[in-house]
Amino acid sequence: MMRKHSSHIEAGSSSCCSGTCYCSKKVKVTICVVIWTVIAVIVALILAVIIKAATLQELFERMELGARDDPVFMSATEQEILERSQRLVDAISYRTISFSGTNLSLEAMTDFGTFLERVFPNLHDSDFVTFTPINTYSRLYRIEGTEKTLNPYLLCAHMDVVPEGDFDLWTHDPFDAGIVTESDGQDYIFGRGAIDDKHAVLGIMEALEYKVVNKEQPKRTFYIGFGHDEEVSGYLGAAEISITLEKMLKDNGEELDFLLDEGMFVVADIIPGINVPLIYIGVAEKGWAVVDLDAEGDQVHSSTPPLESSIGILAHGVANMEDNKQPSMFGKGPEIDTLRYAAPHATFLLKMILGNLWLFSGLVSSALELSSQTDSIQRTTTAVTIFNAGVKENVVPSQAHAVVNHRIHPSDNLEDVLELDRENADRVKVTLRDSFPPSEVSSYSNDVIPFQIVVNSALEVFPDAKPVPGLMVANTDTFHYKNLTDKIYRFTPVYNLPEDIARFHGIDERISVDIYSKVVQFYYRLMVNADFDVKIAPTAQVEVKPEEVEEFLEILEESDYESPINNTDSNLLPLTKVMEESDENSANETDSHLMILQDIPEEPNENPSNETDSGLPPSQDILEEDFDAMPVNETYSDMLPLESAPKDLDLYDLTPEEETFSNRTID
Ligand SMILES: CCCCCCCC/C=C\CCCCCCCC(=O)N[C@@H](CCCCN)C(=O)O
Repeated sequence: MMRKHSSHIEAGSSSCCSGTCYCSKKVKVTICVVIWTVIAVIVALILAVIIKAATLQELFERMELGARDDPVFMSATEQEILERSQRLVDAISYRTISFSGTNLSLEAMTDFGTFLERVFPNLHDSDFVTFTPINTYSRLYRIEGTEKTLNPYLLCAHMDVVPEGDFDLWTHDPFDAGIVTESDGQDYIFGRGAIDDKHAVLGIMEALEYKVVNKEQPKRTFYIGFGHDEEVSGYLGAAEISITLEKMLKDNGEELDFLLDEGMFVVADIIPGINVPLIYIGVAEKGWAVVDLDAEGDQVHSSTPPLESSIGILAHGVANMEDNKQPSMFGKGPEIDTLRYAAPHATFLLKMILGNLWLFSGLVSSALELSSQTDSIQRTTTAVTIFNAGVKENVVPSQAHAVVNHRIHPSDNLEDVLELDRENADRVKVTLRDSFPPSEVSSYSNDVIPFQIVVNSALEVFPDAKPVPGLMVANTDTFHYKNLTDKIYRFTPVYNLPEDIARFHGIDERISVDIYSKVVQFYYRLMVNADFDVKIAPTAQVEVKPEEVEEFLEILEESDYESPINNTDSNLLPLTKVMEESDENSANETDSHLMILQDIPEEPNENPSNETDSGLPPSQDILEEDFDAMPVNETYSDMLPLESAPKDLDLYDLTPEEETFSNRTID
């Protein structure tokens, strides 16, 4: 009876209860309503998905940082491009290999330093460039800007390289290949370090040398840090540079605005359906863990092998680790924005998927898993890098040892990673040897000027590519600089297809002459774009003559005011420092103004200054805006930041003399 009844319902429901049916009218209506509701929901979903895909907006909005449509580049005749390429070839010939933390190629590193000084003589001789050797081999440069109120930034790269690996697999000598024309007709600079990371070292030096030769002293002070042991964690290089730099910044009353290091790159054809190259900026970096795996068994004659040898136990554990990967964190880190930023440039089908991640995130996560490269952005990775056991072919060894290297996703944590390791390798001793956590995510919203500076510079050399923020899946020296700024970006404009990514630490590392030329221009444009600053409304600034500065300083000295120069918490350029510098510069004064603080509104109407990353709109916008809306503690402004000035300087509680002084308008 039941079977008969249900078959009638099925028959009826196929035409929505039309025709003969044993169920009551009420049931029929209910079934109809349910079916039509389901259909309506599905149609609405499909429509929503299509509409979302059709109306996807670019998430990156480019801010004008000056001559956007007509950027001025370094001159680059064929001869100049060739000479620059040849200098990179020469740089690669120095075997500055880091084998381990205790086995660095220090003699080669010394020679490499001498080489840099020889081929870039002007910058090393410049009045506005100061070079400080760090721990003998690493290098820190300070490039003095003409304007003191802009906070400096740091460009990083590293001079060491990993060993070439299997020499015989290289098509050309990894340290002596020169420029090679490949079958695609392009000229390539071959060798270890070509994209990791001597292209960046040389690119930065070329751009700076050019600026020095052409007397283009930057407005904004910046630093350059070249580490000599990045490939083995940077504890002798970047860590020491960071300590010295922190002191220099403090002595100069500066705060580091942002830093740019090696990292991600321009990548094409990595996601089927996205047919534009992506300028992939690393806004966060994975953590790192090294885990020792040890298995034990009986040491016996190989003619009577044990049921399970130490090698077998370890092999099972390792195989389990590879089979049961660490879980996907898709949607919990910057990878989601990589895809959201890329989505408007996808085919329509992919737009429907990427534009509706609320519905398709499981599908996307599974698709990312299909390639180890894309998979690396969504989970903690597990790489078995060392496996050792046995000494003789007829002795079953008692010990087997392996090493696993994890790169930890920002939303994962070490305890969970190790717990899964122990589950996977349950009969193996799992010991954590070394680790550091994932980085914070640096801000990349459209109003963050440092992010705009990096992206604009990249767009100027790769105008057809589209910027996306994302996760740096490997590690850099930036770990050592994390206390100096929260705006850390990891990128060099090397153009990579998926097959090229394997050249990092792999075989046949190379960079084309054409792309290397773009690398050089990128750093040059970055130095120009970083000089972008917001001009403040003329009514907000008053010039002060040196003698009046003296007078003001005397008044301050007589009062119980304490200099903020030694106040490490203040991100102000100390007022006294500005004054001293103004004094020094007054002879050839062009732009140096002192600001009278009470001319700046005490209570701005809308003060976005609590958002630490809020950047100012471009200068022309500021000039047009009601000045009341100016943020007060904005470091891009020419004005003296006010963040703690009223509190520290008591300027809102002036003595009569101070009042007289500060009310004067001096022309
Ligand atoms: C949707 C876009 C997906 C993009 C996927 C990109 C996959 C990228 C794959 C490889 C990236 C190679 C990055 C090369 C970085 C070179 C720096 C480096 O090797 N650093 C060392 C530092 C070692 C420090 C030890 N603590 C490293 O990470 O091993």
